[in-house]
Amino acid sequence: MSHSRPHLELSSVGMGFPVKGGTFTALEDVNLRVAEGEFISLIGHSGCGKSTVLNIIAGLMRATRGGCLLDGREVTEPGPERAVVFQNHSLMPWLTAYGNVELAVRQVFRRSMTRQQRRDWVIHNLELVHMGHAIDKRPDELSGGMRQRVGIARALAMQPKVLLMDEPFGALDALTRAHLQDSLMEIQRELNSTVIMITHDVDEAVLLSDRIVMMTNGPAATIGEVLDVPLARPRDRVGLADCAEYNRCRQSVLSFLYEKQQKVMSMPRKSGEARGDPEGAPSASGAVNA
Ligand SMILES: Nc1ncnc2c1ncn2[C@@H]1O[C@H](COP(=O)(O)OP(=O)(O)OP(=O)(O)O)[C@@H](O)[C@H]1O
Repeated sequence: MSHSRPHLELSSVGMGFPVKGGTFTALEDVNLRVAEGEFISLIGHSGCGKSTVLNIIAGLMRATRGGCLLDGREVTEPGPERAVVFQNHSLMPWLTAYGNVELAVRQVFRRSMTRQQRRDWVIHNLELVHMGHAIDKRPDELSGGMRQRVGIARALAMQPKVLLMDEPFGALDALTRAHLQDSLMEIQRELNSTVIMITHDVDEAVLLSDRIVMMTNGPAATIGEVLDVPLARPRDRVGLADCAEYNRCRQSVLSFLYEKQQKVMSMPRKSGEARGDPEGAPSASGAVNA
C-alpha cells in the first residue's frame, strides 16, 4: 500500500452548532491526512464528534472552520465518490437486495455501463459480501447482518474513492460481526479502497486499521493521538490474540480512552457544557476476537 499520496485531508476543521443562547463548539482544529488505500478507525467517547467528522467528509455537513479536500478539491456536498454505510443500513424497504444495489449503480454508471454490465456488476458486488443467494429478498425478509451486507455491497458497487462507515457492525451479534470484519478486510485488500470507520470497539479498531485516530472528549473535541498499527496483513483474529504487538496497540488505545480521556471526563463540569455520555463508552469486548 502506498502512503505517499494524501488524497484526503482535513485542515483546521472546526464545527459550531447554533444552539439556544449561542454556539456549541463540537470540533476544533481537527487535522488529518489520509493516504489512498489506508484504513482509518475513528474512536472516542460517545458524543465527542466522530459522526460530525464523518458527515463533513461525506459532504452532509459543512465545517464552520477549515475544510476537507479530496484529491485537492474541496468537499462541499455529498458525492458518489464518497459512499457512506450507516449503522442502520438505510435500505429502501420496497426494493429487493438486488434493487437496492442496482439503484445506486444506475445513479453512478448510467452512462458508462450497459444494462447487462450493470446487472453483472450488481450481482458481483452482492456476491462479494456473500449475498448472491438472496438477491431477490426484500429487507424485511433479511436478517440484520444480511441487511448490513447489502448496505456494504451498495456502497462498494459505487466504486467510491472513500468508504465512510459509521459503526457499520455496531448492531450485530459477535459472530456476524466477526464474519463481516473478515469480509471487509478481504475486500479492502482486493480493491485498495480508502476506508474511514467509526467504531466503539477497541479490538475491531486494532484488527482492521492501519491507523487509529483517537479523539478527545468534547466540547471542542480534536484528535488526541494517532496510533500506527504495524501488523502484517492478512490479519488473522485467532493468531493475533497472542501477538505482543497487537496487545500493545490495544493497550495503547485503552489507555487513551480510560486513563487520559477518563481524567477529562471526571473533571468538574463548567456550567452549560455538555460532556460525553459514559454509558456510551467504547468497549473492548474479547468476544469479537475469540
Ligand atoms: N445538529 C446539532 N446541533 C447541536 N449539537 C449537535 C448537533 N449535532 C451534533 N451535536 C453535538 O455535537 C457533539 C458531537 O456529536 P457527534 O454525533 O458527532 O458525536 P459522536 O462522537 O459521533 O457520538 P456517538 O459516539 O454517541 O455517536 C455532541 O455533543 C452532539 O450533541
